Amino acid sequence: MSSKSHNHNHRKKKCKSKSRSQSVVSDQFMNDYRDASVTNFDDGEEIFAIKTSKIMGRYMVATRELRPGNIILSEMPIVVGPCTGCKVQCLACYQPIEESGSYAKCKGCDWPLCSANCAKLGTQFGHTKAECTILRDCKSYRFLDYRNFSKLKENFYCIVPLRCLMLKRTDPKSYEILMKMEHHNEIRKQLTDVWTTNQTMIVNRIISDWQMKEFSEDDVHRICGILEVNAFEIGHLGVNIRGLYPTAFLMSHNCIPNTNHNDDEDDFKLTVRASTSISINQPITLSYAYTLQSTLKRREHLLENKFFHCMCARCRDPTECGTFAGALRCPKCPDGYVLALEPLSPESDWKCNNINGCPGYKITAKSMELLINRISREIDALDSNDLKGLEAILSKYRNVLHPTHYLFLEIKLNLSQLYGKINGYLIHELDDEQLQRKMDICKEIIRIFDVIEPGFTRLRGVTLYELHAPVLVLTTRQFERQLLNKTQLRYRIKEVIRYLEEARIVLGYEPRNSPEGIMGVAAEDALDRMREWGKVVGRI
Ligand SMILES: C[S@@+](CC[C@H](N)C(=O)[O-])C[C@H]1O[C@@H](n2cnc3c(N)ncnc32)[C@H](O)[C@@H]1O
Repeated sequence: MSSKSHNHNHRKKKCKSKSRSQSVVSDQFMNDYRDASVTNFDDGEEIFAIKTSKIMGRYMVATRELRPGNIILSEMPIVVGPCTGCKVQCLACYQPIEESGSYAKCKGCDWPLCSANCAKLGTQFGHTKAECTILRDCKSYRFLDYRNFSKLKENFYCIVPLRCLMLKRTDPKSYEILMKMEHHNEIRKQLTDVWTTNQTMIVNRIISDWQMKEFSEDDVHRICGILEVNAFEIGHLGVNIRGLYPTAFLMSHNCIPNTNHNDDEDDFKLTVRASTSISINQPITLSYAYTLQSTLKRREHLLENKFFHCMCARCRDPTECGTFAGALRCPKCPDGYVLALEPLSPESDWKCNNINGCPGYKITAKSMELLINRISREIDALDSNDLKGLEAILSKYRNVLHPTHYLFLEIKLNLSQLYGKINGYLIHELDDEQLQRKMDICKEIIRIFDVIEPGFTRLRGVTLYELHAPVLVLTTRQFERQLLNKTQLRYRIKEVIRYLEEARIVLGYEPRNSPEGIMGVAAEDALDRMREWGKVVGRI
């Protein structure tokens, strides 16, 4: 499940003067926020209920009107730990460990630790005493080859499955919840690669190598399926781990989600908030797939990892709700875009949508795949900090991909943060054209986020923060050059304040030490300064 990865729209404010830049926030936001903050649900009444459908199994629906920002649930994990395929890491705090770096070995079980005094040693969601005893008693140290880190890391595949199995004895109630989770093993069994990898890396290691005979092969495979289908990606500051939660897993998937969630950096408590308004009986959803991808890619991910065919409104619409996130520009006419004829079919042909103005253009699914893969490889080969290289790709494919194609969105999201941040492009080093570029990119992507990740979301918060900076610097410069009168200046200050207010609130939901949380604090500071400036200007 993606945690980082989740309906109101922030309507555009109409511009009163041409010299004013178009705003991407509106009064709607503050109205929603005020509503959310007065409804803090401490009346003991239910916020959601669990329903069942033939297609989705259990899913969550709202039992009261929810506003953006409302907390839907907040809960501790059942289990946390390393992801499959992770690097060698501290078994207690999960910080990655380098072969050439310093590390320690646990005195009890010999497993790697960041240091002998890791603060998470002995804690519930770190390396517990019970786990240490089990790992020691089964002589797991025999398989820990510290001379070969690529072999050493394979041992970590078994840690979370083992922690789940241990619950049978240590916390039967949680074990019961866990065993009721969907595992899709009837499908997974047919996927020879996945099944065989799990058999060799996890099942055989736990049952044969570690001699834990009280567990059956079925139990272990079932836990593997449960983890794959239900675990959340969590962790902060270089720590990428996974966690199972007792209730949050019940949220169904939607490619346009209506919640946002984050996990606490100390205890991994997960908090789920409404990101949009949610009406009574409406499903409470998150996106299990990365939202900045095309329908084909999202559906492929959902089928391969969550074992269902997504049929949501975004997937069914060839334009992806007007975002054109998978569309090409038509090479045969100036105004057409090439869209899937049957968006739910990976075999579908793609055709220009300009019915009257185009002589006709069509390509097969295979050609489309080859083209997208070729461009993706070119993008992947670039350094993500290579601002010029990223701009060059945008320029090279500007007549091939729609401006908000997902490959471009990813680049533009990157550029929105690079302009103003990297050497040679620090915010005060940018010329007016570059500032304008940063502004335009931010506004373009925010308009797409409003559709695919609407409401109070990290992406929106981060991009609004990025947006405030060029508007502010341009305003200051234009004011110094006497290109703005007092009314225009006030308007611009108000605009910056609105970006910062929203960014502060949305990013304020994030853990304080996360990059987004730190940005939230910076937004708060900037907001204070802007308000001061606003007061001074008001007095001029
Ligand atoms: C994390 S579980 C959600 C809880 C699960 N429905 C249950 O009853 O335990 C994910 C599974 O729910 C089902 N599911 C979730 N969202 C769905 C959707 N939009 N369409 C179809 N199935 C969905 C799929 O079977 C998926 O593998």
